[in-house]
Amino acid sequence: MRVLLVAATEMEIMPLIEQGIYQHTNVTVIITGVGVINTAHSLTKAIEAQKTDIIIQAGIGGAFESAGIDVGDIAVAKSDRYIHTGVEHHDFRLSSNIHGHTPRPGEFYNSPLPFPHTGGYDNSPLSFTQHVGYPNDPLPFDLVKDQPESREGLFFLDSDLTGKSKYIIKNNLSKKSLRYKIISGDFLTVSTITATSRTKDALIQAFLPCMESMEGAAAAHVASLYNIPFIEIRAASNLVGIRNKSDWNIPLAVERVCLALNALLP
Ligand SMILES: O=C(O)c1cccc(C(=O)CC[C@H]2O[C@@H](n3cnc4c(=O)[nH]cnc43)[C@H](O)[C@@H]2O)c1
Repeated sequence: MRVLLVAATEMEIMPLIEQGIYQHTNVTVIITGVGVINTAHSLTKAIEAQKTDIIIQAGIGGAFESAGIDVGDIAVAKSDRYIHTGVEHHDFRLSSNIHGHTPRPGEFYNSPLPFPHTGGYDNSPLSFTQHVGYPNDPLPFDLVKDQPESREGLFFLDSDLTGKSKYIIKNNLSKKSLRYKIISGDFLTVSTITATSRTKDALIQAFLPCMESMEGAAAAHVASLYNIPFIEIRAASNLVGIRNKSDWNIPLAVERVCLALNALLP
């Protein structure tokens, strides 16, 4: 079986590189660079150049604490999604408490203005709702033919593969005395790293995610276009939210994701 192992940076799989992963005959390693375009470009080139039976994307990511995971924990993706795909809602709407509008998940409500609103709708003292963009309405066309979920930038990963991968990693790592958690869940792909509580909360409300990265949905998208089985595994280097670098632990996340890969690779 020919495995394409994909990581955004060498740093993220350095322990495997030092072990000689590049010499492994069944595994081709691609370092794509950070972000969706770099990932799509490198992955497409590699798939066009050689027979690929399975793609494994691995790396570090930001964990959503609300999913019950912490720095150093491992997550296997059930799905990955470009958060910005779709059709935007109107910027401002009248708030529900006045007009009975039921908020959609992800709609963000500003506090009422501290003064009566005059002009505009009906001259009453109003508060406004502001939508921060999640979730959008679906696009009116598929990004991947016959995959209606791709209209929302969403890619489902093979549940059998995800389940088996989690099981193998968990079994293998149980032999080591590590304090860590492994879960499977829904991943998000961003181009702007989330760095405020407001955006984090809106993402949680809209998508109930467990992990955020800058590449996952792009790899899932390309794998889906080529109909190649795809697994995504990340270990958390940080919690999503206010960016405090002293709380990050990239070395721990790299060590953990490489332990997971060692368990999985043939
Ligand atoms: O700010 C720095 O100095 C710095 C140093 C090393 C790495 C970074 C990153 O931001 C890593 C981006 C890289 O890792 C993934 N990643 C990790 N955490 C997150 C996150 O909270 N949100 C999105 N992506 C994250 C991502 O896939 C990139 O490949 C910064």
